[in-house]
Amino acid sequence: MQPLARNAPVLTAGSALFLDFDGCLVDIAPRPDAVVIPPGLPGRLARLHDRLGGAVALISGRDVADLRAFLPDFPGAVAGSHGAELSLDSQRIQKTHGIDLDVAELHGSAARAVAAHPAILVERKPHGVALHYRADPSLRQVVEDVMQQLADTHPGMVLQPAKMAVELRPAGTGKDGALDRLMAMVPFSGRVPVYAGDDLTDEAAMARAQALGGQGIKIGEGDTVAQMRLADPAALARWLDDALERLG
Ligand SMILES: O=P(O)(O)OC[C@H]1O[C@H](O[C@H]2O[C@H](CO)[C@@H](O)[C@H](O)[C@H]2O)[C@H](O)[C@@H](O)[C@@H]1O
Repeated sequence: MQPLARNAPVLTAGSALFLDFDGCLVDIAPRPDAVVIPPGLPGRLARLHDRLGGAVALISGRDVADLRAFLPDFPGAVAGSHGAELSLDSQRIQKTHGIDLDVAELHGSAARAVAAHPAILVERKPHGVALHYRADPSLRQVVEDVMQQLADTHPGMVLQPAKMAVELRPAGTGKDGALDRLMAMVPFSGRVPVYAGDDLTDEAAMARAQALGGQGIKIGEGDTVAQMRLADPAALARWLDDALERLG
């Protein structure tokens, strides 16, 4: 594919749009269950889905069920758990990796390892686990040490740093892989990918979108490979609304 012409609109009727969730569509909150869905978000996503022929997907570190619970009317595809699961509609969730994981054992081990630190939040995911230290940032080292031990004792699982959290996800998964998987499918294939995200976990997917002739959009501060930056989720919402006006 050809690279974008200078100053060409980034989002066109031929785009495929990939959106991260936390820190991108919603502001970061003290706890994962405390995020607030902006009132205009469900309608904005529905209009984008309509104007882009269905080529709008969420790609998140959260698990699919969690995302679909926050956005029950979202009509598009959802890649969750850092690409370890994929849901093309609200009925089914596919596993995309071959790691043999006893997830209940992993959750139990993680919870026991941090039981002495109630400020650490254990997020149980169907394909991994996250330990959050946002409630007490001084516990970062404890979380990093515990997660390293869990990575060492759970073959096939790899560390995934996140904002005030450390996660374990199946090796070989990732948001770039989720983007590739979706770009190979109708209605995404043949379109130009645009990926917006805020975190380190999004960088590989932004790089992939750009390598395919599309665009990465970094939300917020920090080093990035993205060729475009927007300040925060509110700025992304305005940018998407402007794009919708142009798309008609
Ligand atoms: O890929 P994303 O959609 O950006 O998800 C990344 C992780 O987001 C969540 O944790 C982060 O957001 C929380 C709510 O704002 C915040 O409290 C936490 O400190 C952040 O790390 C989510 O809980 C994780 O499962 C996602 O992987």
